[in-house]
Amino acid sequence: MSQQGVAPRLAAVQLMDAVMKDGRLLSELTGGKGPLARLDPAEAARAMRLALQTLRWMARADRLLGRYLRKMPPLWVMNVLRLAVMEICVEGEAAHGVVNSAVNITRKGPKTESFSGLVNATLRKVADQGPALWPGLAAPQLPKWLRKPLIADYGKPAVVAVEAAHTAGAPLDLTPKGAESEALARKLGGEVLPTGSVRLQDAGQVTALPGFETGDWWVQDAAAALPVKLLAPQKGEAVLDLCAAPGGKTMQIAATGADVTALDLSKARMARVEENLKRTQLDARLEIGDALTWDGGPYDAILLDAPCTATGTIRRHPDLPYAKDGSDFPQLFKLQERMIDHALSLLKPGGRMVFCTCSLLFDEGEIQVEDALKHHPDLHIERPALDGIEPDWITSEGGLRLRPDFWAERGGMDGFYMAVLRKD
Ligand SMILES: C[S@@+](CC[C@H](N)C(=O)[O-])C[C@H]1O[C@@H](n2cnc3c(N)ncnc32)[C@H](O)[C@@H]1O
Repeated sequence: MSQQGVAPRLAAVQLMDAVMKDGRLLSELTGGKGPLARLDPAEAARAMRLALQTLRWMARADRLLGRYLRKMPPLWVMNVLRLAVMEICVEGEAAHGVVNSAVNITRKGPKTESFSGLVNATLRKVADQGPALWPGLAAPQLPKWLRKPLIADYGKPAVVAVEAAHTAGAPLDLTPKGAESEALARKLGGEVLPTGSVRLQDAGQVTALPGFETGDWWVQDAAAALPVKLLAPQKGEAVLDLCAAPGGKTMQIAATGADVTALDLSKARMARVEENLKRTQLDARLEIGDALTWDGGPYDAILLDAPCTATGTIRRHPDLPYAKDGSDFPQLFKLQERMIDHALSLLKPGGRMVFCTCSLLFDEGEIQVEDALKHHPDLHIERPALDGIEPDWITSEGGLRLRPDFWAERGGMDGFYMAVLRKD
């Protein structure tokens, strides 16, 4: 086995270790001194892809390994085995190279050299029996701490469908700067979705796609493109985009000709909004500040894309259920409630606000909006009316609930909740 094959696999195991041991998200481990730092760009991309795929299939890999392991080895060894199972059973890699590489990486782990015999013996069994057993093993499931509240919200069959969507991964969705979805789809060999986003199934490197440099489009999941469509900003209106970074929705608002103020707490993330606006040649007033104390306005329309658990994005970020344990979620729910209350005070009478989160939890969607309606008698909800949405995506209180298993045959969508709130 050449060192070339080992380096990305070693980095993939290091990435998984950082997620599971240190609670780091893969998105935080892409540059600087992380496991990818010493790899060339192609190797780094391979390491990240291997880590993502292994995390997607981890629950099923553990089922298979459970047949051969009498007790759980250290995390490093377990991650070496999981990666090898994924490569053999999902990607159909030749077992010989995978097993040699796994033994090699076991020797490089923290005090795990003595496990190299176990890894070798286990993976020989996986190579012999794994591919035949694999399809019959139980499907990957979310960890219990997240599965339980989701089952309470949606019921078990829906959660099983969501889990299947998580394993399938996600295609690439683009939002065109103008209204030219059809032309963009033709140019890039994509499909126009019913809600107007352009979907590419095998996109390759995003920055190499035609129109990236010239800012003709930006990457934005089909579900994430809907809150601004619901807000429907008009040319010249004063619009506040609270929690704006990295700016996908700011660009959508700016493209309508509205007078946008984009606010975010994070200076570093705001730099990305600035870059994005520059690339797409769009304008917005950028403010670094706290959505809880901002006192500008009043505004005709406000978008509140609140910080949330991001549990709607697990098909793109399968590390999330393993990096988190839900203990910090209640404080996010509280923050969202306070943000809604403050944002409403910045709205003109008759103005509208779209509240949205990329979360699957009712606590960050339906329940927040029901509570806001209770606490603010001068507020009412407007039922969403948008091209391409299905009637049963509309919830009883009048919001829009999107799930990763919707449009499954087209490649799904991120989980999202959004609602239009109008001040009387
Ligand atoms: C869901 S993301 C926003 C995504 C963005 N709207 C987009 O479409 O690209 C949430 C954002 O909230 C910001 N944030 C968190 N707490 C905040 C606060 N107290 N005030 C303003 N922004 C905050 C985070 O920095 C993060 O960029």
